[in-house]
Amino acid sequence: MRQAMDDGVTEVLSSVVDDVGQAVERNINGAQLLYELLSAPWLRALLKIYECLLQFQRLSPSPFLPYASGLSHEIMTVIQKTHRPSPEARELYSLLSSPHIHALLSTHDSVAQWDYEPVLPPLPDDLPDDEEAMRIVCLVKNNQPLRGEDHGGSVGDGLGLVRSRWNSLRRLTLERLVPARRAWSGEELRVDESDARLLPREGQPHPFLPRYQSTGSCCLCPQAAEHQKKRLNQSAPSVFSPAASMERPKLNREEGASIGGSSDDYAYPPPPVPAYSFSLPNSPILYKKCTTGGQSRNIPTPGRTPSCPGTRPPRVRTAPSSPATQRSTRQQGGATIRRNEETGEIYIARVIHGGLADRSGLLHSGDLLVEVNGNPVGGLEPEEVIQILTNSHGTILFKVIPNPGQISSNQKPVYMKAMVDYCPLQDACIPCPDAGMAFSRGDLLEVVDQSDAHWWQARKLPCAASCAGLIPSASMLKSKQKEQWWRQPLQVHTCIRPLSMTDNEDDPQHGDDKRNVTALEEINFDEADSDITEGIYLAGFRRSFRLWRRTSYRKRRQSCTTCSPNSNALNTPYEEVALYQRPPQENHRLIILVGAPGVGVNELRKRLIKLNPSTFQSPVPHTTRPIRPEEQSGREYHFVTKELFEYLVCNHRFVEYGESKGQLYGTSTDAIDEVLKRGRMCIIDIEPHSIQFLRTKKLKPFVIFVKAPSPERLRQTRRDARIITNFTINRAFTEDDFVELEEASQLMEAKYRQFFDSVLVNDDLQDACIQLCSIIQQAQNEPQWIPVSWGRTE
Ligand SMILES: Nc1ncnc2c1ncn2[C@@H]1O[C@H](COP(=O)(O)OP(=O)(O)OP(=O)(O)O)[C@@H](O)[C@H]1O
Repeated sequence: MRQAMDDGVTEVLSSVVDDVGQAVERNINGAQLLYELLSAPWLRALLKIYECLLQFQRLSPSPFLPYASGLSHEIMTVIQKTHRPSPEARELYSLLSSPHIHALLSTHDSVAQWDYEPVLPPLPDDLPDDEEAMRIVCLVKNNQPLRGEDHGGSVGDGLGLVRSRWNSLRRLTLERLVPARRAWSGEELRVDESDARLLPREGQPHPFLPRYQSTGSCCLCPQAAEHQKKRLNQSAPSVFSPAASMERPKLNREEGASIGGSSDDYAYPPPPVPAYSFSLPNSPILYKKCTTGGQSRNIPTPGRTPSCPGTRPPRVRTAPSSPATQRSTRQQGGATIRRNEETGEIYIARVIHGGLADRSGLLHSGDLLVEVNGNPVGGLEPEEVIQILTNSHGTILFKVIPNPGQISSNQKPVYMKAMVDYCPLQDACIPCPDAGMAFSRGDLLEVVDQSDAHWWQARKLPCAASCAGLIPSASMLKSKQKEQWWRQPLQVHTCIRPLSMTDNEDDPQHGDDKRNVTALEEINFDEADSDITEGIYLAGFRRSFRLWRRTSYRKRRQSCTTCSPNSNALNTPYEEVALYQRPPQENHRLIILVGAPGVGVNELRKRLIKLNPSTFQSPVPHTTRPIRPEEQSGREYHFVTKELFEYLVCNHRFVEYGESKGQLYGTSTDAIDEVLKRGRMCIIDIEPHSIQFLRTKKLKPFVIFVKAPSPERLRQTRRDARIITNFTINRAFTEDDFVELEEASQLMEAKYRQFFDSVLVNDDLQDACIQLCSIIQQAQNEPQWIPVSWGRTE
């Protein structure tokens, strides 16, 4: 009956459509809609396909012959031997010789011959109940650095081959619903390096040989998985659990939650867990025990001094523990292990992204390590496990019980700019300093794994290394910074003084300089106060304009970012960035030049504008000084009253302002907007601490740091140059000026480099000018990294 229904399904549909058609004629409500639906051509087509499939199913097709590949080969040979094959024969030849047909016929033959090898042997009857499901992972050593799968596939690449074969084996497993894949402790396998296959040891035929012939395999039976899951839940320690024993200041609940991800009160920072890293498989093994019982114990790796910003040597150091550590590098590092102190079990703590273990796809965090090269590791100290790894040659064979709760981490990389320096060797909290990655302010980081709330994995860009390193998460780093800030000795912070003439007034040089000013120099200074090129007035070139800002850089180098635990830099240890290209219809990005006093910022800006005054322009500054006869308000300056100036200050309209000779000067944001609105590129030079104020979505500033050249070149190039020191002394550079300039340049770069988008060395003036032009062109027309918040549309 059902079959008859199935066969005549299109006929049934036709008669239903007829009936509904009659209902339509009788104007029955809804009949029209149903009629349209049932008479739709797609429905008819669908039912036709359904009928065909049913018919095909009943036919149960079987292969015509089981050796189609052989037949095809025979046909091809015959065609080849034919003297003048017909066009049809030639076409047939080209069809049969295509790799796809080869593969198809070969698969056809496998199915026809019921050739579903490898045949898995039956499971032994006497399996102990508590037998765990296991995975055997074999990583093959060779003398070349192992490469990613993209390059893989060849035997020489060992790891790629292992993984691809493992994948195919897994697929086979699913198709054939093999209930379990097991390995036993004590079983011995060796790896044939020539083709990366696992073979039984000589004289020890292994019952599971066919299964492992391809590679290590995934072993999981449902009961064992359940049992293992329970066990892991009971015993596996979390990497950072609340630890009341830590004698650290407690954070309030809100801060604690951000660190620990729970509403519990957290001891801060999270308790370190002993962790060890090993690199696989072709580098000597290395390890570091970083902490025990809350005490920091960094074991340095001699001969390997990771470049750490901050330059302070690690506080606690002990002697190297083994020669193996001396040879090690983390370049090819793969994973870290940790020991459950209660059960003595060894777990994979973390798989380093892009490392060999990660690329193999066979080891995951939370996997229980049972054996390494046939040696049971349960109960061993991590150092002993590492020693086994160190002593392994050729291949490393792991037996692991996979972590059932493992989440596949397919995270999209996030790009961040480091706003602080970090050195893992100086961090007592890092679970494994060897796996850590040092970075400096301004470095661009590709964060590839954020699954751990405390420790992320990242690579530095542009990077050659495929392997990621551990870095503290943003919340972790913030907490560290706060803790560090509170720990530092009390100091008087000069930054709380407002920027004003008082700086100049207390300057011991101030009085002397003033006394030394000659009438001639005063006149020169006034002349420099305006600049006209071919009838174009170039605002913002007055040297006095920079002079009011000029205070001894050394006096002001303590700025708020280091003086307050809540300052911006501390709040955002990482700034998420994205590539941005300015759409042609949008305003140009604001170009900011910064540099140590005397390095040539003003000179470069001046030359740039003179070169192309219709493209580049500086904002017209405001001043309270009286207007001179030849001047026009809005051209050289916006001449305003003191009251208006102060009103603008109160309304935060100035990027910078200051006082010189009793008159106020300042650059307003409105003046910047005015230039940009006219479609020009606005170039300003400011003190670096003012950059923050201008870092807005609207202006999207591009900051160029003008750097002093090498000491020799500085002295050579500035031989004939004149410097204006406080209060208009226009004279040749002295040795002291050079030294101060170099120091100031270095300090400025060290302190503010996280804000610099580009660095320009002002060596030869003409070259520097050309370079500046090209940097600006790139900034405006090519993709650049900017904070993601600047790119968001509201
Ligand atoms: N690359 C260079 N080669 C030779 N001389 C240079 C170079 N760059 C700048 N100078 C000269 O050095 C002197 C100081 O330059 P400039 O006034 O531009 O410095 P600045 O960084 O703007 O400092 P300030 O704020 O004191 O004006 C000027 O006489 C300038 O012509």
